[in-house]
Amino acid sequence: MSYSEAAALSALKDISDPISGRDIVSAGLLGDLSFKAGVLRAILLIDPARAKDYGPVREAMEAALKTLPGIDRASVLMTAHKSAPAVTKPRPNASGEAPKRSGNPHQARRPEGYQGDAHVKKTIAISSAKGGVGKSTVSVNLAVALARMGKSVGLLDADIHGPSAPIVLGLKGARATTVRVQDRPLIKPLEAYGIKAMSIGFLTKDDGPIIWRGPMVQGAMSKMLWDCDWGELDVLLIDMPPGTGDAQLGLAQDIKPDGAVIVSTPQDLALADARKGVMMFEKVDIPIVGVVENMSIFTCPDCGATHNIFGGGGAEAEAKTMKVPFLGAAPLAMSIRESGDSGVPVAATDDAAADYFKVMAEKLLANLA
Ligand SMILES: Nc1ncnc2c1ncn2[C@@H]1O[C@H](COP(=O)(O)OP(=O)(O)OP(=O)(O)O)[C@@H](O)[C@H]1O
Repeated sequence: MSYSEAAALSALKDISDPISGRDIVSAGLLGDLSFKAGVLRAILLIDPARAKDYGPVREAMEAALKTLPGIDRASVLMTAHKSAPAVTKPRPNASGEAPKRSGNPHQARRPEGYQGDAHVKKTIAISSAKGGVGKSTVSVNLAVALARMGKSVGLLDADIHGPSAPIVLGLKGARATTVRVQDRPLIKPLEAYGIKAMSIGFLTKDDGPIIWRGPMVQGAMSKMLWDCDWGELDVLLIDMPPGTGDAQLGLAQDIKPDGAVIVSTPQDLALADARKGVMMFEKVDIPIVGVVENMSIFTCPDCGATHNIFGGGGAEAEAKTMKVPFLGAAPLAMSIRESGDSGVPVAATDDAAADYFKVMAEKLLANLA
């Protein structure tokens, strides 16, 4: 007999939310329901501060689901629904150095059962207020530069709707596998250029656009972050989706990285948006550990003349005004575009542009120390 989603929803409607008293489906606690090869998986969206109250709910859900026809096994994962409320603003010191945090920020926030990032020392969100400014290019090249400096590095492509890691890392078409670690199934990140990488592009079957509801995006993110076999990492870079809207703010609150890097191009408009990015992270108490100016100076390959096509130096001045650290500028260069689009990050080559990312990586490490 085959699986029926209607039957699953009906069974779950008999279970009450201990906080609101409503059934868990109407209370909006059911994040996602997926069925594959006899295994029914559900996401239970909870307030992490009330995780203990929901242990029995999870058990009741698994018990109810596994009695349904066509189900061999039912597995329910709890994941954060409401993030901690926004707290005080971070306090950059007079020299613009970012405030420091210690330990793994997810220790207390990681939902029960998720452990994949337990050995990740630092998590850094790479963000941009506008799309197309080169955030993914900077993320992947920073990751490769850090790996070339001997660091163990992970790259999580958090752009669910437009993943780019498979392309820029030359892993188009590659699919992630699952491994068992201490009796739990974890997704195994792919490896390229000395870094571990995870992207929704490694988990979906085709390259079509991904149209997911908020809770499903949240479920996918939790899985890639907390249910992935990252192993021991010095740094996990998270390539955030572009923008400063509710979705990005919610993601930042859920992930709660140790710090954020803002990527901007030098135009006035882009810089005004970058300011919004800084403010968004400040709102949720995530320190800015660096601003990067991308597509900065252009050197003509024929005559050697230099041009500031989009302006130049604006991001550094802006960082100074906002009292946040500046990591450096990457030029507008054909080699950066060509290497990214062909799946060989420029930082992995001997191209002169690789040095710009090395300098940024060194400064980032110094800011995290
Ligand atoms: N410094 C650079 N010089 C030349 N081309 C660049 C540079 N940085 C990025 N590009 C090119 O610009 C395009 C957009 O870059 P990228 O995908 O990194 O931007 P993004 O900000 O991550 O975009 P999205 O908003 O879609 O996530 C790509 O073709 C990339 O190769």
